[in-house]
Amino acid sequence: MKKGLAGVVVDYTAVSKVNPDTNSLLYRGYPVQELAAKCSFEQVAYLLWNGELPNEAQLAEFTARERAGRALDPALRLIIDALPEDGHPMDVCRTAASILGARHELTGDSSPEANMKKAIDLWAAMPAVVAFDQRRRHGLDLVEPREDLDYSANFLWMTFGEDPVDEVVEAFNVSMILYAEHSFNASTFSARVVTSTLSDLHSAVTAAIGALKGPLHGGANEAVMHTFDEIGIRSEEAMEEAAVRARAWMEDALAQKKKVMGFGHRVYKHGDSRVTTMKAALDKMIAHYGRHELLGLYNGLELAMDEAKAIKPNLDYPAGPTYHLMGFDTPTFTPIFVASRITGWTAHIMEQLASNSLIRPLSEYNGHEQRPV
Ligand SMILES: CC(=O)SCCNC(=O)CCNC(=O)[C@H](O)C(C)(C)COP(=O)(O)OP(=O)(O)OC[C@H]1O[C@@H](n2cnc3c(N)ncnc32)[C@H](O)[C@@H]1OP(=O)(O)O
Ligand SMILES: O=C([O-])CC(=O)C(=O)O
Repeated sequence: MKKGLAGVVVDYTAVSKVNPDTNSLLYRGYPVQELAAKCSFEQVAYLLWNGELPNEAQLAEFTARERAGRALDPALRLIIDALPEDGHPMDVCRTAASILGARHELTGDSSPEANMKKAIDLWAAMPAVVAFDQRRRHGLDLVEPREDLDYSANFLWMTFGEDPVDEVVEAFNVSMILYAEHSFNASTFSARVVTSTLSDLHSAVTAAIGALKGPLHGGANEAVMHTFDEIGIRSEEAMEEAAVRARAWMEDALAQKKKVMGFGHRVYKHGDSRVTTMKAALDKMIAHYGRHELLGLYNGLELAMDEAKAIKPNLDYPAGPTYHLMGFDTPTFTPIFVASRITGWTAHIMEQLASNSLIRPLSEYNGHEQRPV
């Protein structure tokens, strides 16, 4: 038996390759670091779905389709408005994916063409959901999308209602690319399990959102910020002092055998391939906003964890404080991950359908022996 399916290979995939030995991650053969440095999130989404990067004409057509699908569906808006403001934004995302599926013009059609359209439409629609939900929790109105902005810039625009600064857009774009895809992680695998029953794309994505919400998976980026808050963010504090307090917090947490979110990984045991790139984006945001005390907290926790257990940070660790600096509220962090990972999930859904076999493992029974009623 392999508890948690650790180390078990269950199928082929051509979407991405995670190699913990070389600490590399390839999307359709391209190193993710190179994609993050040279591409827009739109180019990467196209790559994940089509297997190749787009040429100029393909990219123009693709971005036009995405931009045409950005507005918040009025019927969905009414439903979001009816959800409690103190509920979790991941519940809003999950509900939105389900409603958008039920209302999609091609609902009931799971042909490759219909699924590609559904994937693009869902990806295009999600920033409006996430941005509107953050705004309504702060008593603010919906901001309409702008067709002159790319996906990342428009996401920031719809959240904050201000012209986004190029440096911030760049860091956000990097995070979207890094979060887009990671082989058979728990949420992607959930999507594939649902798809393997020949259920529909939106049902599979809804299940994936449920899996991503947990703190052992995508919910960790939110949990990282809770750790920072628990240690205490003091904006005027010197970096070194913040680091000392963070180290003490970590030593105490580990002495109590706590799991600290944002560290460790099921596949990478010597560090997550994406962290260096995301940390560079965080460093830029720390310099941009002049918040070096956050770097102190970041370094203090990382060093103390490394010394005590040699466990390295995962992508959620630098992503959490990056989103905090940009002005997202903490429960919005995992919904941002959703908007990005829709690309990877749906690429896997289409791949699963193209070569399907029902996913149904076995279990070892350890309950009562047979007994009479
Ligand atoms: C985008 C993503 O989804 S990345 C993952 C995000 N998740 C997190 O950050 C949650 C925190 N991390 C964890 O819980 C784990 O590292 C997981 C679930 C991600 C992977 O865990 P697994 O491969 O199952 O390893 P497992 O949980 O068995 O840990 C192995 C050992 O390392 C320890 N360990 C692993 N991660 C951590 C952590 N974050 N904090 C403290 N100890 C840890 C475990 O306590 C265990 O120690 P033990 O052998 O003394 O009992
Ligand atoms: O691969 C995993 O198990 C989790 C992860 O890092 C991701 O989904 O990005």
